[in-house]
Amino acid sequence: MDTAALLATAAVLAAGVLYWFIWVMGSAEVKGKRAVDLKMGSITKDKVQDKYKQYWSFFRRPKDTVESSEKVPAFVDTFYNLVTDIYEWGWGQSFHFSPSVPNRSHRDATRIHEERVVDLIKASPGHRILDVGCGVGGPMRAIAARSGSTVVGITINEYQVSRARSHNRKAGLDGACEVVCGNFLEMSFEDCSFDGAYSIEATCHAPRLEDVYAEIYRVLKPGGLYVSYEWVTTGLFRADDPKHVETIQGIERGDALPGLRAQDQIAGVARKVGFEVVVERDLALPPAGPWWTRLKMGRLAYWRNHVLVSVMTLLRLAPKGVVEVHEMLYETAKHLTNGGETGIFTPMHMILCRKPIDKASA
Ligand SMILES: C=C(CC[C@@H](C)[C@H]1CC[C@H]2C3=CC[C@H]4[C@H](C)[C@@H](O)CC[C@]4(C)[C@H]3CC[C@]12C)C(C)C
Ligand SMILES: C[S@@+](CC[C@H](N)C(=O)[O-])C[C@H]1O[C@@H](n2cnc3c(N)ncnc32)[C@H](O)[C@@H]1O
Repeated sequence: MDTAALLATAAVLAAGVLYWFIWVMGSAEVKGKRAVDLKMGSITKDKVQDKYKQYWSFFRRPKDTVESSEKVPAFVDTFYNLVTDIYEWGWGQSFHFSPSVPNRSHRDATRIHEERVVDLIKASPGHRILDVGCGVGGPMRAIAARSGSTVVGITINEYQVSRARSHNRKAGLDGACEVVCGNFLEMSFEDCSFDGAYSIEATCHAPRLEDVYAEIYRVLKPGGLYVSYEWVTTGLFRADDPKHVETIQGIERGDALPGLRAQDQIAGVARKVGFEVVVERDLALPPAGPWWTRLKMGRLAYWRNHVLVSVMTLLRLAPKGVVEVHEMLYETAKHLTNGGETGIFTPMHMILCRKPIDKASA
């Protein structure tokens, strides 16, 4: 074979390998997103790196100041512009954890965790249900399909609204699922306009839990049920153990959290805004299977993804800054796994609340 033929063969082979690496290996484990589709939300290509730096600068501010509390929704919005595509690409359309279920896929475990909400809040055909912090709508579609209710989701991030609407249309569920862009700390919905409500791993972004719980209480009809899966530190967390503190701060920094709350504070907040607490339970406790195994099993895939985002950036197919965001998520995955293994953190402290029926009007 002469040199030209050799070079041509090598070029074809290289192109084939690149195609396989990017389009075949690079597709999401849950179909839909590919490495070539990483857009970084509504941030223009040239601003991704700046926005990432801006995101980190939030953690240099002193905690618990009114000024930083007010800035939280905008900072959370920036975070979701940076991570939404990577989440969809590497995790799927449901942005939450689930207890692992023996002999069942991650997809099944995710659906089981979401459908539990239907039973808890007794969502039924004809009901109007609120999804507080809906992401790109994975849970909303599962819950609407399972219950026959109409689900209205709210998210602070405009890009997620467009993704969620597009997924709803593709799933043929746009008649049952509605998505609005807004702040769950001051929602535009009428008082007493929902039969039920839920939030899955979303209210942890609120600087003051009472603010979002009070809003949910306001828009629920009397007698309506609300369930939340909360991110909290457990009773095993020791504030004087530097390793514990490092893990919890790592989780806060990598997940846009203004500060994790303790498990035993949640029910008090719910009661303070007027709810009756029906039941609360950490869904991560045995017999539930560990929620963090999916993160651990993904290590090889993370390496592949790192190579992919680096290649994409080199080829200018992905904006500068994506590699840093991916690196941040990789670090976060280690802190989350550590939080799960040590038991100092749970992303699924479940609290079920009821808005009391006003005795005067009953
Ligand atoms: C509820 C929240 C988000 C929870 C999870 C959906 C996400 C938390 C950490 C994320 C990830 C970490 C590692 C990424 C990996 C390096 C990359 O290659 C592919 C995507 C990841 C697996 C990514 C996926 C989503 C998470 C598991 C918070 C924000 C309140
Ligand atoms: C980790 S995601 C979970 C999404 C969804 N519940 C799921 O499980 O797929 C958190 C969601 O909360 C939303 N969120 C955070 N703060 C918000 C706020 N102040 N107002 C509205 N949505 C908010 C984010 O935009 C995001 O959609």
